[in-house]
Amino acid sequence: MEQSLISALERFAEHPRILIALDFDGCVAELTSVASQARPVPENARAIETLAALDGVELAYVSGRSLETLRELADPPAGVLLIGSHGAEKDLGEDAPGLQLSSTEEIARGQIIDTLTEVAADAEGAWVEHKPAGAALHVRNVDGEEHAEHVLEHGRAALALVDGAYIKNGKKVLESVVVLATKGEGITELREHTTPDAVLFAGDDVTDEQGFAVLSGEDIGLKVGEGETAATHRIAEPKDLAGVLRLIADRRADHGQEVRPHP
Ligand SMILES: O=P(O)(O)OC[C@H]1O[C@H](O[C@H]2O[C@H](CO)[C@@H](O)[C@H](O)[C@H]2O)[C@H](O)[C@@H](O)[C@@H]1O
Repeated sequence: MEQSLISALERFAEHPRILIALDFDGCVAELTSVASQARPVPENARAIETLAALDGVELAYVSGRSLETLRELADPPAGVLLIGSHGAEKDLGEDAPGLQLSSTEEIARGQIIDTLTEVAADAEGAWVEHKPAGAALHVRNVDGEEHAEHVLEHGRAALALVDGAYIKNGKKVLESVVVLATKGEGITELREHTTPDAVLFAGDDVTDEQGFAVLSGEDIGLKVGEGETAATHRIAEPKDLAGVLRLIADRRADHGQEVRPHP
């Protein structure tokens, strides 16, 4: 780990109240060709369990996954806050209505699913994930980079004809949603809800950049992997996240932060 990251984490860990917000795919979990098989890297899961039991630490997942899928795949410890569907769904531990689409949005969602399903039918290996606010066209299993990119282009062109369909680009995926929300809005809401002294957000993908964009001051943005980023720091791959999380936990233990029992 780079010294500049170690120093930033040491300062971060000393704040009385911190919020650690984590993207799921490509950050806590390795990317896989079968999306339903993604699971936290075991060392990450253990570090998350440890942090979730510490006083003054709020943990959150901020993911493009639906809340339902996120709960199933990430299996977060009790008390971890959840932002799903890139900010359109939330579970902040309070009774709140789930995502409600208007009838116009329901119609647009149906059109998105039909449109992307037609595109996928023409491309071997492509498949469509149905999501609460839209759908995602996956091309990770399409042979050839160029062919996969062509399928995504086809999807973008077809979606241009659907009223109320917003586009989000990701890794080997094209998502279309009827509710325009961002991870930045999700992190801002988490910040208002938990009132931390500083926030760490880690993520690997294009949509995570909107999360990095709302960080400032003592916050830490942590990009996982390669690519342009507005994040202040970087680690190479998901398994490196465990070291980051453990460093924060160890540092807080050194400073005598109390550990509270699991609820
Ligand atoms: O915000 P995230 O938690 O990173 O979720 C983003 C999307 O992740 C999933 O797709 C990505 O991961 C899959 C499993 O590793 C991979 O097969 C796919 O190519 C990636 O794009 C998920 O399926 C999407 O719904 C999420 O929006």
